Amino acid sequence: MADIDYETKYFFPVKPIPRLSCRDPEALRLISSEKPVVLTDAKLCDSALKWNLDYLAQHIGPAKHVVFASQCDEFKYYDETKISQYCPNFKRPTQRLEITFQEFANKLTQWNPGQEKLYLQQGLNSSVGTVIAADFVSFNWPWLNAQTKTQGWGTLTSNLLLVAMAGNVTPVHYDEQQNLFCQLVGHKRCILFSPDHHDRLYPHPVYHPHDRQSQADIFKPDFDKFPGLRQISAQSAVLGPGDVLYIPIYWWHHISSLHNHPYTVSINFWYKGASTDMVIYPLLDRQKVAIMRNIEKMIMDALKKPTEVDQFFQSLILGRYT
Ligand SMILES: CCC[C@@H](CC(=O)O)C(=O)C(=O)O
Ligand SMILES: [Zn+2]
Repeated sequence: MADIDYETKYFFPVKPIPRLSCRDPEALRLISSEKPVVLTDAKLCDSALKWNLDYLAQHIGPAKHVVFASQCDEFKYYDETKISQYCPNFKRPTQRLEITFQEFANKLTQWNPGQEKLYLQQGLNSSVGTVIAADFVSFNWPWLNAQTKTQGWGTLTSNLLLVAMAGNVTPVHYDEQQNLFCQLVGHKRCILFSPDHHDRLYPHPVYHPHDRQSQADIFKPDFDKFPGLRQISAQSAVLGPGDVLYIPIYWWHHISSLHNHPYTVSINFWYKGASTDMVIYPLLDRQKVAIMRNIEKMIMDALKKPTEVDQFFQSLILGRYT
């Protein structure tokens, strides 16, 4: 299909993420060097290509599912556990609901413009019905297990089932896990930025509920507040059914559901990164981000006050490390 993505105007340079066969040595080289690639023929979740709204409502079972509601198209993640300690006045950008899949499907089919947008984001667990479980068992685990073993990744921590309404946006953020992202129904536009964008995408502080999320909006850039935005550059791809995008650990990503279908269905595979990282100099950009996170956590444990951090670091480096 025509890559819808290039009809979008960006203020920053964008290159296409390579689309390769999972048997192409170049694809494996990109994964080994922790660079994004779209695998077009992994057949990772072919048994789930039929997971449309009716099928899921019919077979996923009566358990409650996590659904976020938003007054706009954005669904910016926040860590509930970080609100009480340092940000008691934090305004949640979305409301977290727990409803059955059928209730969710009914809301989607009866949705009218002006009503709140919804995004189902549920970790697949043993509550799914036997039909869904059978589809899950039929995933291409032999290929997946061989791949993750070759790459030395850690355990599979979760599979998130994602059912988004057309237009839903997950704003720019990074995760601390390797991610094989499978598109099942509809199309998603994915914009990725390498981990060395830490000082150009301005993540919220680690103690903040929006830890790992960018403070900036790449579609409404505030260059005065975030001048580093002028130096960002991205790779992007539009994913369709059957595509598998490798989102490397610590890579920033912005993901949105396109309007060529009323909703999208995706499933991700989050893996812990390789356990023993050989410390080879120069450090990898993601290693520097991990070190920065640890320093932030230590400083906040010591100072307890976010307002003292800036002065602390100024005193530490100004005039001494130039
Ligand atoms: C809860 C976020 C899911 C996903 C983004 C999206 O598909 O909207 C993502 O960021 C990831 O898989 O890491
Ligand atoms: Zn993510």
